[in-house]
Amino acid sequence: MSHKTRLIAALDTQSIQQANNWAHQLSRHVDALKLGLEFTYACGFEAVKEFSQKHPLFLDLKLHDIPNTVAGGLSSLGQIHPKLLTIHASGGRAMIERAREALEIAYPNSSERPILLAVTVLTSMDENALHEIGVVGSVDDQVLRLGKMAISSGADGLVCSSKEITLLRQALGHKPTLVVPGIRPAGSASDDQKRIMTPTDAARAGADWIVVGRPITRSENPTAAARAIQDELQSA
Ligand SMILES: O=C(O)c1cc(=O)[nH]c(=O)n1[C@@H]1O[C@H](COP(=O)(O)O)[C@@H](O)[C@H]1O
Repeated sequence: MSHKTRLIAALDTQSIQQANNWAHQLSRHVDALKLGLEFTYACGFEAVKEFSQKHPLFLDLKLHDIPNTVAGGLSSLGQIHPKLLTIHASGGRAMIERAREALEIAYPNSSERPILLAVTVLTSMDENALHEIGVVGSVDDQVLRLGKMAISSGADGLVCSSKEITLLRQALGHKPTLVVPGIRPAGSASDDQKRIMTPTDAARAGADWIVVGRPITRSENPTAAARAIQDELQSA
Protein backbone atom coordinates (compact mmCIF):
# COMPACT_ATOMS: atom_id res chain seq x y z
CA MET A 1 0.00 0.00 0.00
CA SER A 2 1.41 3.45 -0.94
CA HIS A 3 -0.21 5.40 1.91
CA LYS A 4 2.27 5.84 4.74
CA THR A 5 0.96 5.64 8.28
CA ARG A 6 3.18 7.45 10.76
CA LEU A 7 3.77 6.51 14.38
CA ILE A 8 3.38 8.80 17.39
CA ALA A 9 4.50 7.60 20.83
CA ALA A 10 2.38 8.97 23.70
CA LEU A 11 4.68 9.88 26.61
CA ASP A 12 2.18 9.89 29.46
CA THR A 13 4.32 10.67 32.50
CA GLN A 14 4.73 13.28 35.24
CA SER A 15 8.50 13.23 35.01
CA ILE A 16 10.71 15.32 32.72
CA GLN A 17 13.47 12.78 33.14
CA GLN A 18 11.22 9.90 32.12
CA ALA A 19 9.95 11.81 29.07
CA ASN A 20 13.52 12.61 28.05
CA ASN A 21 14.59 8.98 28.55
CA TRP A 22 11.78 7.73 26.38
CA ALA A 23 12.48 10.42 23.79
CA HIS A 24 16.12 9.33 23.71
CA GLN A 25 15.14 5.70 23.18
CA LEU A 26 12.37 6.38 20.69
CA SER A 27 13.08 9.48 18.66
CA ARG A 28 14.81 7.63 15.81
CA HIS A 29 12.03 5.06 15.62
CA VAL A 30 8.88 7.18 15.72
CA ASP A 31 7.64 10.14 13.67
CA ALA A 32 6.47 12.35 16.59
CA LEU A 33 6.18 12.31 20.36
CA LYS A 34 3.00 13.22 22.23
CA LEU A 35 2.82 15.12 25.50
CA GLY A 36 -0.57 15.53 27.11
CA LEU A 37 -2.32 16.68 30.24
CA GLU A 38 -0.28 14.56 32.62
CA PHE A 39 3.11 15.92 31.55
CA THR A 40 1.89 19.49 31.07
CA TYR A 41 0.20 19.78 34.47
CA ALA A 42 3.09 18.11 36.30
CA CYS A 43 6.05 19.72 34.52
CA GLY A 44 4.69 23.02 33.19
CA PHE A 45 4.71 24.77 29.85
CA GLU A 46 8.42 25.69 30.04
CA ALA A 47 9.20 21.96 29.98
CA VAL A 48 6.79 21.46 27.04
CA LYS A 49 8.48 24.33 25.22
CA GLU A 50 11.96 22.90 25.78
CA PHE A 51 10.80 19.50 24.60
CA SER A 52 9.23 21.01 21.48
CA GLN A 53 12.55 22.58 20.55
CA LYS A 54 14.15 19.14 20.43
CA HIS A 55 11.43 16.86 19.03
CA PRO A 56 8.46 16.86 16.63
CA LEU A 57 5.66 17.33 19.15
CA PHE A 58 1.98 16.42 19.28
CA LEU A 59 0.61 18.64 22.07
CA ASP A 60 -2.55 16.91 23.25
CA LEU A 61 -4.40 19.32 25.53
CA LYS A 62 -7.92 18.45 24.28
CA LEU A 63 -9.30 21.92 24.87
CA HIS A 64 -13.06 22.14 25.46
CA ASP A 65 -14.43 25.45 26.71
CA ILE A 66 -16.31 28.50 25.49
CA PRO A 67 -14.95 29.87 22.19
CA ASN A 68 -13.29 32.91 23.74
CA THR A 69 -11.43 30.86 26.34
CA VAL A 70 -10.21 28.26 23.85
CA ALA A 71 -9.05 30.99 21.47
CA GLY A 72 -7.26 32.73 24.36
CA GLY A 73 -5.57 29.50 25.39
CA LEU A 74 -4.33 28.76 21.90
CA SER A 75 -3.08 32.28 21.30
CA SER A 76 -1.03 31.98 24.50
CA LEU A 77 0.99 29.00 23.24
CA GLY A 78 3.67 31.47 22.21
CA GLN A 79 7.00 29.90 21.49
CA ILE A 80 5.72 26.33 21.48
CA HIS A 81 5.61 24.93 17.96
CA PRO A 82 3.75 21.65 18.04
CA LYS A 83 3.13 19.79 14.79
CA LEU A 84 -0.29 18.70 16.00
CA LEU A 85 -2.78 20.04 18.59
CA THR A 86 -6.12 18.80 19.95
CA ILE A 87 -9.46 20.33 20.85
CA HIS A 88 -12.74 18.48 21.49
CA ALA A 89 -15.16 18.50 18.53
CA SER A 90 -18.05 18.43 21.01
CA GLY A 91 -17.16 22.01 21.97
CA GLY A 92 -19.11 22.91 18.83
CA ARG A 93 -18.79 24.94 15.65
CA ALA A 94 -18.16 28.37 17.18
CA MET A 95 -15.40 26.99 19.42
CA ILE A 96 -13.65 25.28 16.52
CA GLU A 97 -13.93 28.34 14.28
CA ARG A 98 -12.40 30.54 16.98
CA ALA A 99 -9.66 27.99 17.63
CA ARG A 100 -8.73 28.03 13.94
CA GLU A 101 -8.72 31.84 13.84
CA ALA A 102 -6.54 32.02 16.95
CA LEU A 103 -3.99 29.65 15.41
CA GLU A 104 -3.92 31.62 12.16
CA ILE A 105 -3.09 34.77 14.14
CA ALA A 106 -0.57 33.06 16.45
CA TYR A 107 1.21 31.30 13.57
CA PRO A 108 0.92 33.64 10.56
CA ASN A 109 3.30 31.47 8.54
CA SER A 110 1.01 28.61 7.50
CA SER A 111 3.90 26.15 7.26
CA GLU A 112 4.51 26.62 11.01
CA ARG A 113 0.86 26.40 12.04
CA PRO A 114 0.05 23.27 14.05
CA ILE A 115 -2.38 20.80 12.51
CA LEU A 116 -5.64 21.43 14.38
CA LEU A 117 -7.26 18.12 15.32
CA ALA A 118 -10.77 17.73 16.69
CA VAL A 119 -11.31 14.71 18.94
CA THR A 120 -14.58 13.02 17.91
CA VAL A 121 -15.56 10.25 20.36
CA LEU A 122 -12.81 9.17 22.77
CA THR A 123 -11.51 5.69 22.03
CA SER A 124 -12.19 4.79 25.68
CA MET A 125 -15.94 5.14 25.02
CA ASP A 126 -18.36 2.59 23.61
CA GLU A 127 -22.04 2.89 22.77
CA ASN A 128 -23.12 2.40 26.41
CA ALA A 129 -20.86 5.21 27.58
CA LEU A 130 -22.29 7.47 24.87
CA HIS A 131 -25.86 6.63 25.89
CA GLU A 132 -25.02 7.51 29.49
CA ILE A 133 -24.10 11.04 28.44
CA GLY A 134 -27.31 11.39 26.47
CA VAL A 135 -26.11 10.55 22.96
CA VAL A 136 -28.68 8.29 21.38
CA GLY A 137 -27.50 6.29 18.38
CA SER A 138 -24.31 4.54 17.42
CA VAL A 139 -20.69 5.52 17.93
CA ASP A 140 -20.34 5.63 14.13
CA ASP A 141 -23.18 8.15 13.82
CA GLN A 142 -21.72 10.40 16.50
CA VAL A 143 -18.19 10.27 15.07
CA LEU A 144 -19.51 11.10 11.62
CA ARG A 145 -21.71 13.95 12.87
CA LEU A 146 -18.89 15.52 14.89
CA GLY A 147 -16.31 14.83 12.20
CA LYS A 148 -18.26 16.57 9.43
CA MET A 149 -19.05 19.55 11.65
CA ALA A 150 -15.45 19.89 12.84
CA ILE A 151 -13.92 19.80 9.36
CA SER A 152 -16.45 22.29 8.00
CA SER A 153 -15.62 24.57 10.97
CA GLY A 154 -11.90 24.72 10.19
CA ALA A 155 -10.29 21.69 11.85
CA ASP A 156 -7.53 20.19 9.71
CA GLY A 157 -8.15 16.70 10.95
CA LEU A 158 -9.82 14.39 13.44
CA VAL A 159 -8.93 12.01 16.22
CA CYS A 160 -11.04 8.86 15.91
CA SER A 161 -10.70 5.11 16.31
CA SER A 162 -9.65 2.85 13.44
CA LYS A 163 -13.16 1.52 13.28
CA GLU A 164 -14.48 4.81 11.88
CA ILE A 165 -11.76 5.57 9.31
CA THR A 166 -13.57 4.10 6.30
CA LEU A 167 -16.79 5.92 7.17
CA LEU A 168 -14.98 9.24 7.60
CA ARG A 169 -13.02 8.83 4.37
CA GLN A 170 -16.24 8.12 2.46
CA ALA A 171 -17.85 11.27 3.84
CA LEU A 172 -14.86 13.63 3.92
CA GLY A 173 -12.37 12.32 1.36
CA HIS A 174 -8.63 12.04 1.85
CA LYS A 175 -7.78 15.61 2.81
CA PRO A 176 -8.52 15.59 6.58
CA THR A 177 -5.68 14.22 8.68
CA LEU A 178 -6.90 11.19 10.62
CA VAL A 179 -5.04 10.48 13.86
CA VAL A 180 -5.89 7.19 15.50
CA PRO A 181 -5.23 6.13 19.11
CA GLY A 182 -6.60 2.95 20.71
CA ILE A 183 -3.92 0.94 18.93
CA ARG A 184 -2.99 -2.42 20.38
CA PRO A 185 -0.52 -4.83 18.80
CA ALA A 186 -1.97 -8.37 18.77
CA GLY A 187 -1.87 -9.93 22.23
CA SER A 188 -1.41 -6.72 24.25
CA ALA A 189 -3.76 -5.53 27.01
CA SER A 190 -6.58 -3.19 25.99
CA ASP A 191 -6.33 -1.26 29.31
CA ASP A 192 -9.08 1.41 29.40
CA GLN A 193 -9.45 1.53 25.60
CA LYS A 194 -12.71 0.24 24.13
CA ARG A 195 -12.43 0.77 20.36
CA ILE A 196 -9.10 -0.84 19.50
CA MET A 197 -7.30 -2.18 16.43
CA THR A 198 -3.83 -3.47 15.59
CA PRO A 199 -1.26 -1.25 13.83
CA THR A 200 -1.64 -3.38 10.68
CA ASP A 201 -5.41 -2.95 10.54
CA ALA A 202 -5.22 0.79 11.27
CA ALA A 203 -2.68 1.23 8.47
CA ARG A 204 -4.80 -0.79 6.06
CA ALA A 205 -7.86 1.27 6.97
CA GLY A 206 -5.92 4.43 6.01
CA ALA A 207 -4.85 6.13 9.27
CA ASP A 208 -2.43 9.01 8.65
CA TRP A 209 -0.94 8.72 12.13
CA ILE A 210 -1.39 6.16 14.89
CA VAL A 211 -0.86 7.03 18.55
CA VAL A 212 0.60 4.36 20.80
CA GLY A 213 1.29 4.82 24.50
CA ARG A 214 1.44 1.97 26.98
CA PRO A 215 2.24 -0.83 24.53
CA ILE A 216 5.51 1.07 23.95
CA THR A 217 6.20 2.88 27.21
CA ARG A 218 5.27 -0.01 29.52
CA SER A 219 7.19 -2.49 27.45
CA GLU A 220 10.47 -3.85 28.86
CA ASN A 221 12.15 -2.57 25.73
CA PRO A 222 10.37 0.53 24.36
CA THR A 223 12.76 0.82 21.41
CA ALA A 224 12.07 -2.74 20.29
CA ALA A 225 8.32 -2.25 20.77
CA ALA A 226 8.34 0.88 18.59
CA ARG A 227 10.45 -0.80 15.93
CA ALA A 228 8.10 -3.78 15.84
CA ILE A 229 5.16 -1.42 15.28
CA GLN A 230 7.04 0.39 12.50
CA ASP A 231 7.75 -2.98 10.88
CA GLU A 232 4.05 -3.78 11.04
CA LEU A 233 3.20 -0.43 9.44
CA GLN A 234 5.75 -0.95 6.65
CA SER A 235 4.38 -4.34 5.73
CA ALA A 236 0.67 -3.52 6.13
O1 LIG B 1 -6.28 12.69 21.61
C1 LIG B 1 -5.70 11.62 21.87
O2 LIG B 1 -4.51 11.47 21.63
C2 LIG B 1 -6.53 10.50 22.36
C3 LIG B 1 -7.86 10.50 21.95
C4 LIG B 1 -8.64 9.35 22.17
O3 LIG B 1 -9.81 9.28 21.77
N1 LIG B 1 -8.07 8.30 22.82
C5 LIG B 1 -6.79 8.31 23.27
O4 LIG B 1 -6.35 7.30 23.83
N2 LIG B 1 -6.02 9.44 23.10
C6 LIG B 1 -4.64 9.49 23.66
O5 LIG B 1 -3.83 8.48 23.06
C7 LIG B 1 -2.97 7.87 24.03
C8 LIG B 1 -3.25 6.39 24.04
O6 LIG B 1 -2.45 5.78 24.99
P1 LIG B 1 -2.41 4.19 25.20
O7 LIG B 1 -3.82 3.74 25.47
O8 LIG B 1 -1.50 4.01 26.36
O9 LIG B 1 -1.87 3.61 23.89
C9 LIG B 1 -3.23 8.57 25.36
O10 LIG B 1 -2.20 9.52 25.57
C10 LIG B 1 -4.57 9.26 25.18
O11 LIG B 1 -4.62 10.50 25.86
